[in-house]
Amino acid sequence: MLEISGLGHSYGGAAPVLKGMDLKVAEGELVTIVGPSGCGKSTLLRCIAGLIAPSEGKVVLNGTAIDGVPDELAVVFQDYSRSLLPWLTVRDNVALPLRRRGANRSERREQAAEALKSVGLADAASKYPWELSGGMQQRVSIARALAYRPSFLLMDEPFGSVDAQTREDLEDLVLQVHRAQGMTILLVTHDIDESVYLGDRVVVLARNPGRIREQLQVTLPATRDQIGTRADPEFVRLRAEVGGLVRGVAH
Ligand SMILES: Nc1ncnc2c1ncn2[C@@H]1O[C@H](COP(=O)(O)OP(=O)(O)OP(=O)(O)O)[C@@H](O)[C@H]1O
Repeated sequence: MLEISGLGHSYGGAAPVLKGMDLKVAEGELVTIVGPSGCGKSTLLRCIAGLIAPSEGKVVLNGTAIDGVPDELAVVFQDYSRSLLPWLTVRDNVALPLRRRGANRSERREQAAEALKSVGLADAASKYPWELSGGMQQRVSIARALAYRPSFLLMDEPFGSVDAQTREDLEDLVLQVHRAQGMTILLVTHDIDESVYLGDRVVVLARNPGRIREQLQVTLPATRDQIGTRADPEFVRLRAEVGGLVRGVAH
């Protein structure tokens, strides 16, 4: 469980980027965060990932205040081309963080193979990242996070750099692994439809300073599909509501 309380941050004494933010994410929940450009989404994720120390407030993960990169956390970034190491095979990229878990060589290989299978890339294990399409590289990033078996997965605009069809496939992959493994996921997106399609709950941020504007429970059935769910009147209603909130229009 993640508990953020009174979180505020300003870079080098400038005007605050985040202010007075309180947020809880329950175990096994998939929460999406959406907001206008510059509202502090990436800053918030950096605070949760222990990459920066917030100027105010605290972030507690599973009962422990975060003051460095927590062991039980994995992050998937938007820029897959910079997050995979080009001189390592797909298998070795996926297995690399498992050293931190103290896994031996055969355990690392076995867990990497299993994670690659779960993202449909069992056959690509011996290839290098640059031999794969962008969507496949992002699958490798997701497999690397899954192999690590984090209790908490942070995703920062993970599908921002792939084409629309691949994006839908990857969204469904996240829902599938979330269901299968039950891990807690916090996913940041620019995309209003995506925030509703994926979320159990959508957190809408406002900017200047970055803060929580509204939180909406998504009452759609847990099993979603790209065509049926997007046509569901509840989806259409929520999308309009989130869209209005992101643009600062009251609904
Ligand atoms: N390292 C930094 N040093 C100084 N200011 C920063 C730094 N990182 C972000 N900022 C500022 O903080 C504000 C919020 O940035 P942040 O990247 O957290 O927002 P965001 O919501 O993720 O934006 P976007 O959606 O455009 O990616 C912006 O005004 C940005 O210029």
